[in-house]
Amino acid sequence: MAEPIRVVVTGAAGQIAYSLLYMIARGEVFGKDQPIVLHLLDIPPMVGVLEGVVMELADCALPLLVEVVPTTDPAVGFKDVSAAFLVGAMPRKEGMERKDLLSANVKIFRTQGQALDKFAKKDVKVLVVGNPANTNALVCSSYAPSIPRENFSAMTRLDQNRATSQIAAKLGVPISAVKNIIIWGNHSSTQYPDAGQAKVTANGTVKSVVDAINDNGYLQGSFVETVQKRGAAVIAARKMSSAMSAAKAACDHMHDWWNGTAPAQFVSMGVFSDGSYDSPKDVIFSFPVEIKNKQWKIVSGLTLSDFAKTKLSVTGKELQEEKDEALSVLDSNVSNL
Ligand SMILES: NC(=O)C1=CN([C@@H]2O[C@H](COP(=O)(O)OP(=O)(O)OC[C@H]3O[C@@H](n4cnc5c(N)ncnc54)[C@H](O)[C@@H]3O)[C@@H](O)[C@H]2O)C=CC1
Ligand SMILES: O=C([O-])CC(=O)C(=O)O
Repeated sequence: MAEPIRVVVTGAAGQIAYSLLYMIARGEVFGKDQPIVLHLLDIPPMVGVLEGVVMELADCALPLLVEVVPTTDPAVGFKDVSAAFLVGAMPRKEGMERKDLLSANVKIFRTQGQALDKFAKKDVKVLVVGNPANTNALVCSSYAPSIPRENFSAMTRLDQNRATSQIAAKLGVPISAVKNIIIWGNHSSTQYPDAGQAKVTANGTVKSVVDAINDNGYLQGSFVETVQKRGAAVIAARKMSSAMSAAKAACDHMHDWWNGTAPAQFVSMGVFSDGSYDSPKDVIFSFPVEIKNKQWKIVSGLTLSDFAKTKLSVTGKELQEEKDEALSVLDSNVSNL
């Protein structure tokens, strides 16, 4: 058996964490041979709930879970962690956009960036789930200058999973038959879910999704809108935001970062933009990435339609605006934000 690794989940008493902790502790992210010490970080009013979560994790009797460290102290929560799932933040309610959470949540990510900088391993992989996820990841990285900025990412995997599921249902094929759907830009209602590069395998033949669906009206219309607004649809139905599917997506994201992507396949992650595809530089923008040896690389050379280019420009503009707003909420003397 390998040496245990330390993994922190923030917002550990919340609803996403309730599904996520179990999946991590079962070995679904880091592997079935990787023992884990789980750090559970939440805030003081949630200590009682956290105790209940600790009891349930013990009662799951999971062989890979060697220790659980519940805490409200970021110094303890982030100490020596190799992976961080930053979930803890306020969720939106019906009628809100995710960016409405910016002023409440952005300060959490400043504190956690500082704590990661001081206490985490320098090669820690950080996944920001708490909304607005892209801008929170940007803020978090800016306050952790000793950790490479490539180690910070924001979750758009839930959008990718939603989009893949929509296309598979439309074509009447299993989810596993659809690959390479892309989410571009912000995890918000301006994101661009793009089936333009996607492939489907049916009856042993690989085809482009565009040809298989043969309905541009759908691919540029209700497909895009359904995925953009899926989070709001879940809130309208459940009166709470997505949790089970968000936890599954967080596992998928970290799993692929840790283990790599299959040849000729890519996944979408919010990562630091280098200006690829005319996106604004130095915001956290969701791109298609390939991953090897725990390093992601933006897939280059894809041909985008004029429709796609317009969509990328809209979501990029929103990310630039969110960055400016974050700056006005935080100390404006952060040099690298
Ligand atoms: N990127 C994505 O695809 C998705 C993001 N989200 C976002 O994830 C976040 C969490 O959602 P839920 O688990 O449903 O919310 P929740 O309200 O059930 O749980 C949030 C937890 O975070 C804790 N928390 C608050 N401030 C904290 C801090 N400074 N340090 C540690 N913990 C803290 C709270 O006490 C609470 O236990 C929300 O911002 C939500 O909008 C949700 C679904 C998908
Ligand atoms: O919509 C929300 O507020 C929660 C979320 O990010 C999602 O479900 O994609």
